[in-house]
Amino acid sequence: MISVRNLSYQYDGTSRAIQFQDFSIPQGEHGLLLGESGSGKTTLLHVIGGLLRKYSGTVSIQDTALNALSEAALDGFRGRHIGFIFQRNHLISALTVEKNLALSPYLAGLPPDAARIDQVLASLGLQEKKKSRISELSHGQAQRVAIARAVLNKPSIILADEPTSALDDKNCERVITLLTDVARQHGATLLVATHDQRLKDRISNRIDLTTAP
Ligand SMILES: Nc1ncnc2c1ncn2[C@@H]1O[C@H](COP(=O)(O)OP(=O)(O)OP(=O)(O)O)[C@@H](O)[C@H]1O
Repeated sequence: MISVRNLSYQYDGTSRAIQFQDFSIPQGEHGLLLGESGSGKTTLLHVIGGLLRKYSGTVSIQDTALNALSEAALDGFRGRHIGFIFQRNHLISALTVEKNLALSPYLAGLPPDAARIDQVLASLGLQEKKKSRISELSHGQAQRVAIARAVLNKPSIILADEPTSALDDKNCERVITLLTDVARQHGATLLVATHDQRLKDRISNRIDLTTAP
């Protein structure tokens, strides 16, 4: 579950804080974060994901208020509870699929789990690519690896920032189906930031930042 109350965020060196409307998404449900360019979608995802800290208001994930956590506790919380999917995949291209995935539990302070890597790769049809370097994959395959990485630690929340904007219709359809299926499979709450009109029919729960106060 994600809950946002009275949230505003001000970047250093700017004169005005960005105000966000209150909303909550119950556990296991999916939400679409809409809004014109510059309305604050990425900022909001980064606050919810614990990457930006100096905000006012309350952001809670699974009933834990993020600003009640120390920096170190937040790092651990993020690694265990939150899966991020960025527009660019942020994978390490010189490493294999397997090694990229192994970094996820390592960074979250969790024990290595080879069986879990196999399980997630199989669920995304990537088991044959386990030993391939990211640089040897197609764009779509690399994107599936990024999705695999995001769900590896069984996060309760999946945050996706413009996951489809660079894709043609066929791949857009694939990625959104994959994201919603994977989230459903894992019982995770999914929040997708986008201005991709094509997603509007796929997720009915919408948070539109354009209409924020
Ligand atoms: N590091 C930063 N320092 C100062 N201002 C920033 C910074 N990052 C973003 N902003 C400003 O904050 C506002 C919100 O930006 P943000 O990237 O969250 O919007 P967005 O809705 O995700 O936009 P887009 O759809 O174009 O990606 C914008 O006015 C932007 O210029």
